[in-house]
Amino acid sequence: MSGNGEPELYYADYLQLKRLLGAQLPESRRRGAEAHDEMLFIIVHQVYELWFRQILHELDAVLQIFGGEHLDERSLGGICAKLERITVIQHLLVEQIDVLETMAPQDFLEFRDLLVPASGFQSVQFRAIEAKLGLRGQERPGGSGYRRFQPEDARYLKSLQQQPSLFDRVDAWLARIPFLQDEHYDFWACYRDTIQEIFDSDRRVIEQHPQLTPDERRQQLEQLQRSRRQFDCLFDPDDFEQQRAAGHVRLSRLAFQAALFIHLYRDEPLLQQPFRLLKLLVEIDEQLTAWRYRHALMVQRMLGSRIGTGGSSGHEYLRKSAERTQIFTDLFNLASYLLPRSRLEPLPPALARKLDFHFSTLSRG
Ligand code: HEM
Ligand SMILES: N[C@@H](CC(=O)c1ccccc1NC=O)C(=O)O
Repeated sequence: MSGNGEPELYYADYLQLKRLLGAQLPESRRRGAEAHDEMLFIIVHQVYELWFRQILHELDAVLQIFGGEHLDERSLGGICAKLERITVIQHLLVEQIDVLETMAPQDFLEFRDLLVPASGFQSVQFRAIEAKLGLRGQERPGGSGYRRFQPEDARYLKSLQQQPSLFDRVDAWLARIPFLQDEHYDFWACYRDTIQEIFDSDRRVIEQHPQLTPDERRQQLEQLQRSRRQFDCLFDPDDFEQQRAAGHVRLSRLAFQAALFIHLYRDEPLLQQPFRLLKLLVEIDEQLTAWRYRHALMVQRMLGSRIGTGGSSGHEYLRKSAERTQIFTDLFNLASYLLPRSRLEPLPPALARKLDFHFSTLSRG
């Protein structure tokens, strides 16, 4: 007994080890001829599901903070800490594929047929992570495919589609960010002027370059014109909405502008944390894609061109899915719109002061 009359906590009880370690039940054993590697197969999957659980725990906390009334710098720090934890777990998830690849394809065949029609397709937690991040289902080749789930799971996953995702929350937060415009400053107008100057000077370089043949010059000018049109779409609200409707951009225009502002002026103290947040979202998305490609390669190695137990074409389906399931594509693509620091218009002093940390300007007296 402990001092307060409660029974002493015991390691195995605290961690529910009886239940946890009693939960590896190879299908091949049940059918009378145990395949040695099925234990590894089960444990690797269970470990994945445990880490998925932790990722969802972090994502739910982040979504809850984002859903609150007010998002100050302090909560932004908490959000970043949780997202960073997710990225560290994701690195493990990618690495963990190595463990499963110690199973020879032939040894997998010992028990594979017993698994039909079950498949990773049916991982509810994996789909929940995707949905909470902002994947809407139709991106996956062949559609969202909820028909493979038991009715209760399908209902749960469909209900997630109705709730605001991290993508939606970040879009709304970015669109609300102040600083981009006041009576003395218009970020968008400044940015546009700088871009025009850069295009004009690039055009002069091409026109006057002594080593270009007329053909090369024409090709380069055409290329420049194409990039210019890409930028024009950013400046024209109707054009931007058209791009959005066609699915080429997902962020709202205001959010896109704010994300660009944060990237360009990320050295300003108050923008450092928002920059970190955007970087972490890209990292999470990149790690998810890295996992999908690694999983697809493992599948090719294990199955060659066989179809999956879940009924898909196997590794081909998975590669296509890896190409189509990026969520924060607009944040990746921001790189096309960045400027070198040397070309960046300095912020007006009043705005720079607003974006400064105050403790650095306060003396202890
Ligand atoms: C020998 C190892 C594995 C093989 C051969 C394999 C094979 C496959 C195949 C063929 C699919 C496509 C669906 C189907 O037709 O069955 C699939 C989907 C999936 N697998 Fe695996 N898998 C393996 C291990 C894992 C592991 C360890 C996980 C971790 C949880 C996992 C998670 C998933 C997920 C989440 C999907 C759905 C992906 C999507 O629809 O985008 N798989 N797997
Ligand atoms: N889909 C795999 C089988 C498989 O890997 C699997 C089967 C049941 C539960 C989880 C699985 N893992 C990932 O898809 C196959 O076609 O061989």
